[in-house]
Amino acid sequence: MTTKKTIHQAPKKVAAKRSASAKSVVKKDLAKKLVAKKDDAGTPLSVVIRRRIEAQNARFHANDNIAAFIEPGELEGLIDEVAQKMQGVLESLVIDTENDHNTKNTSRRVAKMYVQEVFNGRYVDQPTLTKFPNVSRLNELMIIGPITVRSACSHHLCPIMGRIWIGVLPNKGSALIGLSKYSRLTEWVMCRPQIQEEAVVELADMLEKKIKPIGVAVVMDADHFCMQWRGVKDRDSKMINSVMRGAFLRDSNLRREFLALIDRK
Ligand SMILES: Nc1nc2c(ncn2[C@@H]2O[C@H](COP(=O)(O)OP(=O)(O)OP(=O)(O)O)[C@@H](O)[C@H]2O)c(=O)[nH]1
Repeated sequence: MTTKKTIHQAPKKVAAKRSASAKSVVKKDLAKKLVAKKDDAGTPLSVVIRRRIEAQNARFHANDNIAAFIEPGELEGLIDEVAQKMQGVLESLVIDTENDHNTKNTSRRVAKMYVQEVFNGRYVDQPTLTKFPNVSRLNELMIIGPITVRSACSHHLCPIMGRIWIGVLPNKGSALIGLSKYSRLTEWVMCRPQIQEEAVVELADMLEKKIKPIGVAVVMDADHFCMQWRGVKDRDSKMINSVMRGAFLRDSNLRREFLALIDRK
């Protein structure tokens, strides 16, 4: 009996001890957070977020997503900070934002545009991609596009406007994702300042990881406003990238079929 009791009670005791130690870890974490919050008082929110990123040795280039380091509700604070600094930029440009009715709220408009719209792919989590099993063992070429691309170059923060076509060759082990998810994923990757060459590679990497197809192809053509609106002012010049992976790289017939079927006109 005694032995039985001991046997039955031991795991409970261990579990209780574990739960107590887990609770103390949570408490310590909470205490650390509170201390961090106290220490952070008066520190710009961007610096607080940056410290969290640096503590994890993570990268925060213009084309990186940093959503994991942003706590709920902080994007509003980030907009306030950007708006304040944008106001400084307008003042340095010697624009009378007090009396010019058109630029009165420009700093906040621009801050919202950056954080909530055109660079939003840096600050929010990846869209959920519902995956379906390839029950019918589809092994035919799928083409999605043209998907509208709105991005910006990291050099001048000028718009990049273009289109993307995605080709996928699945096999029985591949996952299928809903058609809209190609557009959602593209938008999430593109809504960041970047260079076109890196953006298409990142998109191809993600599609490979999610779908595990035997081939993936991405073609993007885009206008760069940093070349049209300013700089060389070359209105008609575009950049076209083609990323071919797996079967698209090995099989020239498949590559030709994909390129022939996308209508780039
Ligand atoms: N490779 C690449 N270059 C880009 C992209 N978007 C913009 N650029 C170029 O980035 C370059 C930045 O060049 P810099 O010489 O540092 O800047 P700049 O003096 O303003 O250059 P100009 O545009 O020639 O007036 C420019 O040539 C842009 O055309 C892109 O997606 N990929």
